Amino acid sequence: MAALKGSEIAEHNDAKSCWVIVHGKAYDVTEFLPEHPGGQKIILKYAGKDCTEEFEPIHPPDTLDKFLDKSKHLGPVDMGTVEQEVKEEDPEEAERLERVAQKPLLSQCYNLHDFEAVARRTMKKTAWGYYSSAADDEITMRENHNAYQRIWFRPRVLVDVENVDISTTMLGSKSSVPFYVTATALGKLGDPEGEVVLTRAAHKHGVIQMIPTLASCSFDEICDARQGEQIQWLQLYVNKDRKITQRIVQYAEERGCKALFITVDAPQLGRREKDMRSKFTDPGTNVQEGQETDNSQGAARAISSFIDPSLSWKDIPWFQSITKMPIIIKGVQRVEDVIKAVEAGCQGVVLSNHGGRQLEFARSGIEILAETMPVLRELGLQDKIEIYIDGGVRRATDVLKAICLGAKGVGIGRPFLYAMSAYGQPGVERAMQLLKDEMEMNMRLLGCNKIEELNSSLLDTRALFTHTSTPPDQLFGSVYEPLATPAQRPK
Ligand SMILES: Cc1cc2c(cc1C)[n+](S(=O)(=O)[O-])c1c(=O)[nH]c(=O)nc-1n2C[C@H](O)[C@H](O)[C@H](O)COP(=O)(O)O
Repeated sequence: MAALKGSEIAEHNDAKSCWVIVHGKAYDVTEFLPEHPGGQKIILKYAGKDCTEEFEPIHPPDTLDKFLDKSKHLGPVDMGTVEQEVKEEDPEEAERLERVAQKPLLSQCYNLHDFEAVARRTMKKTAWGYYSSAADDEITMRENHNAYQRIWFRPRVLVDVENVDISTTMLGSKSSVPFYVTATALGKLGDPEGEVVLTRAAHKHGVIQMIPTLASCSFDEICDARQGEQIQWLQLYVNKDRKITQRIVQYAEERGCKALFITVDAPQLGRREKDMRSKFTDPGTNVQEGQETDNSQGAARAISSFIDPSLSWKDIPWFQSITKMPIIIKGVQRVEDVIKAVEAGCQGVVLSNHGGRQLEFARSGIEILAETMPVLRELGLQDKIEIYIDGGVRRATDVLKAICLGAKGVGIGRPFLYAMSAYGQPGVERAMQLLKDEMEMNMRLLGCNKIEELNSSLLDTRALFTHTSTPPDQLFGSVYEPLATPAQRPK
């Protein structure tokens, strides 16, 4: 088949006939337009043109093969005949590339915060907006980290701590550390290779990886990047179409995933204004409901309209009927639901508020953990379920506090994304190594040799439940005009 010319593609540039180019091939997406979860307008913006750059970070490479009928695959394009968009000089992009060129050496990153600082200065605005944003005033996101600072240690001394072992097991799998790479979507916003960068670094450090439903890489790419006995879990957003969900779950089990984490705190994705501001997509029509929704809600809204808000506890038996993988409920935020998860026969929960990206003023994972464990012990249920937490973990002391309070393991999201975005795979490996070094040192200073020795007697949590200071309400503080002096007060 002779290659199509750019001029032929360019003639199909509206809703009546819409052809696009992706990776040097042409596709007729006219009939697909109303089904696109991200709305029609973002596709029409590229009608008749090459949309590879926009397509890449959001869609796994097998998307078109999976979701566009073969008859709409028009074949190769002679890219020499395609009029390339003349990118006018973008001063902002030039400045960003300057900052990339001047970024600190990787060896000058000493903790997870350093990666965030570099990522903030060097990432594209859209990518930073998506990774860093949280819901509303981002107070829960800051509380996630602040809550750890209301917990103090009661270390033991004169304990022989020459040999320290920070390894553990999670859901029956060995792990070199009691933390894992949690599910975070759209890895290619941070690195052109996307989630497989996290896979390779996780393998190097014996860290378990949770594969996100909304990965930029295809599921197979991430599984194929797994090496040796490396452990991967699947994070699932449940699709309104249960046949699609069943196919995803059973294929994940076939590909060797060792656990299924069902995300339940996002019946609708939160309102993340930094992400919205970066205008990830043009306003479009939300085809799922057939109504006009403002798709300039950023990446989050553009990629999540398939999620089923009707999901409920009554669906758990169905999941147990379609898979043998342990089932963990991710996004539990009160002890009553932990007990429901035990009663439903789930193997675990993640106490999490989605990194503050969902319900603003949800409590931190660590505070929910401190509420949960005493109740489970009172009911004799503490060994019936594995408790994980995530959110705001930036130091090994955070991990140790969680384990002392009864968590089996801790999920870490943004820090590994920032390390990847700033320094690629070497960045993620250094972030993991820094955490391991901190773990070992702090175990020694706590007077413990092994993870099993960590317990709540090593902590003073009296302040944890008293929210004496809410994290600063930055937006309000920066826009509200406090009447500074009596003279300025209205008479
Ligand atoms: C930072 C981040 C988090 C996301 C995330 C994407 C990003 C960029 N996405 S999201 O697009 O839907 O919001 C997911 C996701 O795909 N599925 C999920 O279960 N949690 C998602 N989470 C939440 C994540 O699994 C952890 O709960 C959260 O990141 C933990 O907080 P830290 O980032 O502070 O470690």
